[in-house]
Parts: sequence; structure tokens; C-alpha cells
Amino acid sequence: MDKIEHIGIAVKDLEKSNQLFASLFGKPHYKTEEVASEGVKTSFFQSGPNKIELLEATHPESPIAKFIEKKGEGIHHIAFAVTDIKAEIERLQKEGFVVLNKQPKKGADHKLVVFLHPKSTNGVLIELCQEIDSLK
Ligand SMILES: CC[C@H](C(=O)O)C(=O)SCCNC(=O)CCNC(=O)[C@H](O)C(C)(C)COP(=O)(O)OP(=O)(O)OC[C@H]1O[C@@H](n2cnc3c(N)ncnc32)[C@H](O)[C@@H]1OP(=O)(O)O
Ligand SMILES: [Co+2]
Repeated sequence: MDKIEHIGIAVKDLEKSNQLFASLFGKPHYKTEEVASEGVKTSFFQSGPNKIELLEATHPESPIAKFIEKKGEGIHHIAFAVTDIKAEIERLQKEGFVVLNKQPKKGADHKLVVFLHPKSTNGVLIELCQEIDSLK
């Protein structure tokens, strides 16, 4: 795992939170993207080398809707950049982590992604991301 790729924050109202974080960072988000397969609408902010991903649920069954129902708005996951997501899945399964999707799936911001169950990572939902362009 090379670096933190982004921190995901669950929000109820993406428009409102876009304004809030634009005033926090002093600049607007650089993109918004819907990921229908995840039931989310996202917006991304760049702050120096760091990225923040705001996520709003697009339907009640969305992981974000369930998270907010249970825990309210707040940090939802930490995503790490990896160079070989398939090798990482193998490695982490051998290490005993619970990989939620054995096949990488299309994420936002031009990435392939995998998630680890928070119960296997001290209660923090971990996402692994590989740039789609870097696929061998
Ligand atoms: C891919 C687009 C974008 C990107 O970056 O590219 C994204 O990041 S999309 C982000 C949204 N998608 C996901 O989160 C996919 C992975 N998540 C899941 O598969 C589920 O949310 C899962 C399995 C983590 C939980 O789903 P479940 O149906 O089991 O919900 P429960 O409420 O029953 O949760 C079980 C248990 O886990 C705790 N939990 C749930 N979410 C989180 C979280 N984000 N961080 C920490 N803990 C979490 C929840 O509190 C329950 O624990 P308990 O002690 O039983 O209360
Ligand atoms: Co994410």
C-alpha cells in the first residue's frame, strides 16, 4: 500500500457539503461522479497531496444510507493506493483480512476498488484502489 488515496466522508446532502468543504479548503470540488453500482453520488476535493471524497446515498439500500442511519454523517472509509490490487487481495486474505469483493470492481475517479470488512480492521472500513490506466 503506497499512500492514502482518499478519505471517504458520508454526507446527507452533497450540495450542502460541497459548499461547506469548498469554504474549508478555499476552493471547490474538482469533480462529481455517480457510482450507481455502489448507490452513491460522490464529489472529490484535492488539498495538497490529499483527497477527500464526499459520498451521498442515491437510494435507501446504499451502504452510505445504512451508515448514516446507524452512525450519522462522518468519516466512512480510508482508501489506500495499491499498484497490484489482485496481488493485494491474495496477500490480505492470507493475512486473515475479510475481503468483501474478491474481484476488484469499478470505483470512482477512474479506479478499480476492493473493500475489507471493518470487523477485520479494527472497525475501520478500508478500501484499496488501483488506477485503471495502470492495469498490466
Ligand atoms: C466505489 C465508489 C467509491 C470509491 O471510492 O471509488 C466508494 O468509496 S463507495 C463507498 C460505499 N461502498 C461501500 O462502502 C462498499 C463496502 N461496504 C460494505 O460492503 C458494507 O457497507 C459493509 C459490509 C461494510 C457493512 O454492510 P452491512 O449490510 O453489514 O451493514 P451493517 O450496518 O449491518 O454493518 C455491519 C457492521 O459493520 C459496521 N460498519 C458498517 N459500515 C461501516 C463503516 N463504514 N465503518 C466502520 N464500521 C462499519 C456496522 O456498524 C456494523 O457493526 P456493529 O458493531 O454490528 O454495529
Ligand atoms: Co472511496
